[in-house]
Amino acid sequence: MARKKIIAGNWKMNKTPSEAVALVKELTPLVANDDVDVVFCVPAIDIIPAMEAAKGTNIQIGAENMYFEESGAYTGEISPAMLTDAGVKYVVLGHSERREYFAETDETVNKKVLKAFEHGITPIICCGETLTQRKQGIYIDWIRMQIKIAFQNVTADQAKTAVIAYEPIWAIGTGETATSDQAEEVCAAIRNCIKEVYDEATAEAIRIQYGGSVNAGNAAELFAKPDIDGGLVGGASLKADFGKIVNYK
Ligand SMILES: O=C(CO)COP(=O)(O)O
Repeated sequence: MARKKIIAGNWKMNKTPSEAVALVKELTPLVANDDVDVVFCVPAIDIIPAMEAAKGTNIQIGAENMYFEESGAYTGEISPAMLTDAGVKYVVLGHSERREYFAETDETVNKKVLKAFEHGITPIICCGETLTQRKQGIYIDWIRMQIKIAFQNVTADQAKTAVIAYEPIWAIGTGETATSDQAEEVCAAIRNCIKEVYDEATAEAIRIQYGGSVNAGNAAELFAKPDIDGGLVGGASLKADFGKIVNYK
């Protein structure tokens, strides 16, 4: 079964609301490609203006994070209903920067994943190892653990619609990309883990992205791999290069 590629930008903490509108407008003609799902995951305050600017285009606007409670005394957090009311369909969960700087754990990621599904939002679930873990040869075990915890109590039907982003921490923002073989090895292992937890049909349906210094020069080789269904792109999603990544063929 052919899986539709999903290429998402993760803007991180970049672009004010007015800059976000300008960037969406600049990139709109460049990212036109109906063969690929194109998602811009933007800072919370940019979601509504970016959504407005993306109206009538193939660009979908996603969020970079979400809290796992419905509402209440959680100062500074964004609820799932706030996202759905704004029209958001995708949310990045468990990015390594959130794990490192904002104390997210596999358990809180799992709570967020369950909550996103409850609200009909597709989670883009991030996993990935440090350079030390890679050198120790435990990276596959580590990622299998991250995946197994993130998917606790997620049904097979839900899992089929999920997106997983494999982002080796040593390749994020460093300009050092995993080779396409390194990326494929882990993406295939993730698919295998999903097969063990669920079944073959779920493993075949789920989409797995690679992220970590994806650019216009390496996208085609990465996305040609059988288990890599697109990318989660940081730095290069903020410039015209993103158009070349989306139109990698
Ligand atoms: O963290 C990333 C996407 O979520 C990757 O960032 P870079 O593409 O800037 O390495």
